[in-house]
Amino acid sequence: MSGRAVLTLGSATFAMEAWESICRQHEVDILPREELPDHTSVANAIAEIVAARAAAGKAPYVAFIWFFDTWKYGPFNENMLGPLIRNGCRLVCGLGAGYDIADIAYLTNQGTYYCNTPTAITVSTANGALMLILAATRAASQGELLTRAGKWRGDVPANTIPLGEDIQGMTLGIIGLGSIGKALAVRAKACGMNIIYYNRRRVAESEENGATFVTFDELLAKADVISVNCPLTPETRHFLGPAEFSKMKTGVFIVNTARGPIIDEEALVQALQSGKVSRVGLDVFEQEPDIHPGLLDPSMTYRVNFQPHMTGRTRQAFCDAELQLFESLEDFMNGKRPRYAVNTLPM
Ligand SMILES: O=CC(=O)O
Repeated sequence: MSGRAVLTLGSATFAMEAWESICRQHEVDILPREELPDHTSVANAIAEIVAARAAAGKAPYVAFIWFFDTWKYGPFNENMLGPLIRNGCRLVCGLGAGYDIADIAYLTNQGTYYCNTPTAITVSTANGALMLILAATRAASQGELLTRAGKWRGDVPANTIPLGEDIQGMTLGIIGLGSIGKALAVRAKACGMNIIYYNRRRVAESEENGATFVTFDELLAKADVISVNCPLTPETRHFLGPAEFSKMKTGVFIVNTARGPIIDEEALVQALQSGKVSRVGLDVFEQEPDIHPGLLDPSMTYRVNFQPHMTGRTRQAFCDAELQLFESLEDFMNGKRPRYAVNTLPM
């Protein structure tokens, strides 16, 4: 035992060997996720366990790790983490590639690292994005609904339902060529798409995977399919709004597997209603778990393809994510900068 204590919200489910090793090496206390349904209950549980530990004269927790189900618990901010941080917790690790759910500025000011699991969900999310590109272009939701209604192809006149489109030869515009965008480019290329991308900075040619760097306006004007793959930041909130939709091709397909607020959902609904946007594939929504009523309207049934923020969730991805959490913890416990820290601490 290292004699250093770690608090976790939930526990590992997939990388069990590594988890058991962590539990043998350090003192690990687990807050039971099943009994803690939301932010407030977790905040209260943290405050109680930290106070109880201090009252018992035990050394404070140096690290906090949370597993799974981010939207229920966020934000991971001072309100929730304050008692831990004030008592010397210097590492917070959260499962997931995106870290908009954590107050990074607060943690940095307090001298605490925040670590994500940056590449664990790359393959699953890129595959999920391709799945939604195919679902949107092929109007996949109608197949499911017609099958359930017992309507076979002969029962549905061809001109009453949208016909699918083949993506071969279409131009895919990827917004954000990070690891997921790059993995998507490889997959879309294999399907015969031409790939253009917009990123804050052009990425090294060797990493473009056949995608061509263009300006944002050029991407909007040229893409037949737009896939959102950038992080949510103050700059990317409502990155696609009324002005951007007006610059797109009529009949464009939109796919979002990144974060809901990057698209102004009201503007998206209007663009669907006007026919500017043909169909969408959405894994993320602006106000999760709520969905804009315009997207749920029966008139949109065949034009929307939904996933409940789960394209990143595969068994392999979760196993890798847990391993990445443990790698950061191990670095930290060995006095090194955690390898997946997203922030740099002031000296
Ligand atoms: O949305 C999922 C993630 O950020 O990992």
